[in-house]
Amino acid sequence: MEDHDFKLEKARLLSLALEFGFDERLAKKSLDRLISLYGDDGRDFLTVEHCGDDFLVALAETMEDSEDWDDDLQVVESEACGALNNMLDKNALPNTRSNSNTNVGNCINVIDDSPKRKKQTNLMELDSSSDEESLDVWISKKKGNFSTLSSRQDQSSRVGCRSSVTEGSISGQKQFFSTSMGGNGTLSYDELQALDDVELANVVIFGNRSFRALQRQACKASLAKRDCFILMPTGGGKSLCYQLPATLKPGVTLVISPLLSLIQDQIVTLNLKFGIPAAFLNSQQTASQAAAVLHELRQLLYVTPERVAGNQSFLEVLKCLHRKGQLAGFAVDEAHCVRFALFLVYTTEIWVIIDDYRGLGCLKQHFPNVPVTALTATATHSVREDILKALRIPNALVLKTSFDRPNLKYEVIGKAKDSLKQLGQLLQDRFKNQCGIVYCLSKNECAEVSNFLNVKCKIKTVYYHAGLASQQRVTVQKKWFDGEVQIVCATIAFGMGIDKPDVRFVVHNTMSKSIESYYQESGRAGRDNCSAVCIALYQKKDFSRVVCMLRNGQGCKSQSFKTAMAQAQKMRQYCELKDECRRKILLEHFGESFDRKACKNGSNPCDNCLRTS
Ligand SMILES: Nc1ncnc2c1ncn2[C@@H]1O[C@H](COP(=O)(O)OP(=O)(O)OP(=O)(O)O)[C@@H](O)[C@H]1O
Ligand SMILES: [Mg+2]
Repeated sequence: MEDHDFKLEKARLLSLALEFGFDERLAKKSLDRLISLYGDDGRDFLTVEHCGDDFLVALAETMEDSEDWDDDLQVVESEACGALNNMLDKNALPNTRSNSNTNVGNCINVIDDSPKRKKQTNLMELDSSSDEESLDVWISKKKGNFSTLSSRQDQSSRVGCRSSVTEGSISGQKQFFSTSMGGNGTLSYDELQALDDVELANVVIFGNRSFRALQRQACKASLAKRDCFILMPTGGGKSLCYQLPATLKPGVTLVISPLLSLIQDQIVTLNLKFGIPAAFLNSQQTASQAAAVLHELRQLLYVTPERVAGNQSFLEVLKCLHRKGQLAGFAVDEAHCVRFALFLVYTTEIWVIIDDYRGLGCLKQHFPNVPVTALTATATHSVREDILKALRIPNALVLKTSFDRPNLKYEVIGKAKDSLKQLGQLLQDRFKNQCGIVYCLSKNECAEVSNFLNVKCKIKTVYYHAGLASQQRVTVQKKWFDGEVQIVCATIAFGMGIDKPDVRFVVHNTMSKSIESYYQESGRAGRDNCSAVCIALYQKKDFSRVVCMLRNGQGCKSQSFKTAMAQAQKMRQYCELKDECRRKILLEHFGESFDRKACKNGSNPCDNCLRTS
């Protein structure tokens, strides 16, 4: 290599380092060290393929590991397991109503609609004072086939929620609908009568006034026993697509979900909010706990994938259910896990889960006639192909909505010198008394940002990361959910399965590590479909922090580090967009073509569209 080229190449590498936000002095030092490693004149280093990557990795290594990335899902997972087991002990006590010949290892009796139970659940008995029709009777007259609704209401009264349902009078019904629709209005008797089974269940059981895009089609397809592949954005309402049919079909729907923390959230919502009997099984449960779960008929049974893939005894249980006509369907939630991890899942444990997801093809193999519903918020074409293949549902009906969240306004703000003060000002000026999340990259950053906002800006916040004691984490979540504190400064450990509808803003104090992560994290805003703002605060320097943390998480030589770097670079490009529409870039990342006019002319244009319109 000529002197001239050598100098040029060195300059290129240095500018690469600067572009990635590394300190210039450190970069020079690190480059000199690397060059000196390669023989007398060091020129060999510069001719090595991908020497730029190696240089960045080496540079990242020279920086101090002062930051502690909140990657520890295992803590959160084991606690979710404990909480679920607790619920199980309280709620799934041996079922005295079922036959006593239940035997998990052999065959189980899951039929739980004995006349005795029905009699117990008749809501008429609860309201002898009313001479008007009870909701139950009214519905059964209308449809003659709504026993599942009765059992839901039985469950409802059993867990002590929605007592208004038990009033059993027309006025009681109205009160119930009004409550369940969250104040969105009531439906008249005539309107209710015009609904079909699926619509009625949506209103009565789930308290929704109407369906969102494609939910109705998904429910109908599932009831018609079709395999389905459902692609909807985060917060789009995927759960309903398998939960609603599960309440209308005889038997149990098996739901495979990758993480206990997600399962926990679902079980709590189903049992306590909707009164739908749901339980879970995972590999950490003892045989007697599992037996207790299987003993009690549930409409929805959640399992982690390792429970299914390659687990012969569980397959036998499923076969037994199937023989009895009690296996209603399979739902594979977060189906993209077939392909890769979305939730920063680099720990060995989670990779195992992903392997297990790949093994879920056994379901279709053993039960070709039982419908499979796969659901994901990751929409690229190749992920879709992988999922259909791995689950062996090549002819599944694909239902895909746009991944656009028109109610979200995307913005990037360059960080000022005093970025914490800038953040405080932003929150005070634009989000006073509003509920939101400030995402931070590390545990330290969380605490630091929260303390600064509390002390210096007099903005009440709490912080949350996986390093907190479990009780503390529960307290923080509760305070935030109850509105006692409106802002939580959190790492990505906060948010999994979070379904708070009125989050008005998500601010990233440091850039996300990929577009996928950003879409997920920012997508926690505006789940009520009302306007919300997603702001990324950005400075070049933050990119080098992300690189360092990726290197810590994955080992710098691995292929996955290089992939992660490429993903982080895409995120950086998003942050550095000058004029292009941010919404368009996000959607195109998921393989969706998007006309930026829709952003410009929409009610929540991104910052670039707002500026250039
Ligand atoms: N038809 C509807 N009408 C009103 N609210 C709905 C409707 N369908 C779903 N929701 C609500 O939307 C929120 C998000 O739903 P859900 O959790 O199913 O989203 P998701 O698509 O599974 O999102 P994620 O990808 O984050 O898991 C929930 O609060 C749910 O109750
Ligand atoms: Mg979901």
